[in-house]
Amino acid sequence: MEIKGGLQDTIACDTRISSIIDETLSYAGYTIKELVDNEASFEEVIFLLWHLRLPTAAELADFSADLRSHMAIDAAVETCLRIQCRENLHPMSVLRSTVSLLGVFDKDAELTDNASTYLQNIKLQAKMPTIVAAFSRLRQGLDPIPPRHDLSFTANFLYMLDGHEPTETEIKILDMALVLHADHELNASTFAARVCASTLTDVYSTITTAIGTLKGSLHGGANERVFEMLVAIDEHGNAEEYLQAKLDSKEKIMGFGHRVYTTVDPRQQYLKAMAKELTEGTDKAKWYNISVEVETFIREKKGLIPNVDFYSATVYHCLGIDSDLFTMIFAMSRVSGWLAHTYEQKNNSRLMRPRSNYVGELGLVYVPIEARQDTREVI
Ligand SMILES: CC(=O)SCCNC(=O)CCNC(=O)[C@H](O)C(C)(C)COP(=O)(O)OP(=O)(O)OC[C@H]1O[C@@H](n2cnc3c(N)ncnc32)[C@H](O)[C@@H]1OP(=O)(O)O
Ligand SMILES: O=C([O-])CC(=O)C(=O)O
Repeated sequence: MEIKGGLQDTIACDTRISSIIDETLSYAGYTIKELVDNEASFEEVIFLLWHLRLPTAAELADFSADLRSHMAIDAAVETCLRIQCRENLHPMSVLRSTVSLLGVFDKDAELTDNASTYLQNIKLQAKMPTIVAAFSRLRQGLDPIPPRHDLSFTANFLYMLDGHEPTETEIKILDMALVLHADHELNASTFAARVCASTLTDVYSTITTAIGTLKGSLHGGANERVFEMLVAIDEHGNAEEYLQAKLDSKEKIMGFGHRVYTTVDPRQQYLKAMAKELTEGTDKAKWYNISVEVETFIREKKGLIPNVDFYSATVYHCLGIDSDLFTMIFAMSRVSGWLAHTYEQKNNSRLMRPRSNYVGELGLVYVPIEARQDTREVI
């Protein structure tokens, strides 16, 4: 039996949540072009992923109100965040542990009826931006800013970051970025969440698993590294030498390549346009210009395309977000998809349990411990 590395092209489940067909990404049947061009809000898209249909105006109003009413975090969660404000602990590790703690502080975390599941989902989705913003402030020695009931999910996040009411443009750009990151078929973190959900464990466990998976540099963690690369290149004109050295040493260029897309990542085009809009004529223009230089060189040299993590780095930077928080923003959006997949998996669940191809030795003879040779190398 031929096994493709990394489960490439393996179909592992049915889903109605999202699809990638001929490099077109759709959420529950709506292409992202349809959603973005019609300015579907992130809250509307969460509803779409969870209910597999668009909400009516009244449903959206109720759903938004539900989200806003659960955005605040307990003092105990804030205390835990304070403890985690230390060097050498990655923000994604903080998010992973804090989401796990939400399950500890939720007295109904183990309930699995539909009403309890909905409430757990709302709480998880709603509290993510508050956790990210509170952590960002606490580590600067500032007090967290509580969410406001009159601001949307996206506006609240930007407001909680620095206390300034965001502009319409900032809200629109971040909202669109969140829409574009909301779901993506069976990417690694969603797959991890579905494996976890297939054991019928609680939703806090599945989301904790997914966050740990998204953190990796080959997945969501690439966006942070993209910005590190832009900083290292520093000036337009420097990219070629920097990139060639990376390629010569067989290093991966972050934000390039994709397991499913070979000609275009449809989300990237929107993010590139946003990065251009935000930087043009400003002192941040160099980040966009360097990015274009990197894209051109890597396309020509390696035939690789930029993925969703590439231009999102410049977009988040322009919104005043620290680069080590970029993957948290991704998680703040993707949790909507993880929750949809967790629900879908649990409602049609067969334990996910594949087989492995054993490639080690067999038939070894047990040697009593006193007769075993010490094979450790003396250093
Ligand atoms: C939200 C997301 O998760 S999007 C992906 C974010 N991740 C990144 O941007 C990290 C950089 N990219 C990569 O590592 C890869 O392109 C992945 C992980 C996204 C997809 O990987 P795979 O489908 O497994 O492709 P794989 O890693 O096997 O690469 C195939 C070939 O292309 C090369 N390649 C792929 N991506 C890159 C890259 N970014 N830079 C340099 N070379 C690359 C590999 O070195 C390999 O070359 P080889 O056949 O000569 O050894
Ligand atoms: O689908 C993937 O493998 C990675 C990706 O682009 C995503 O999770 O958005």
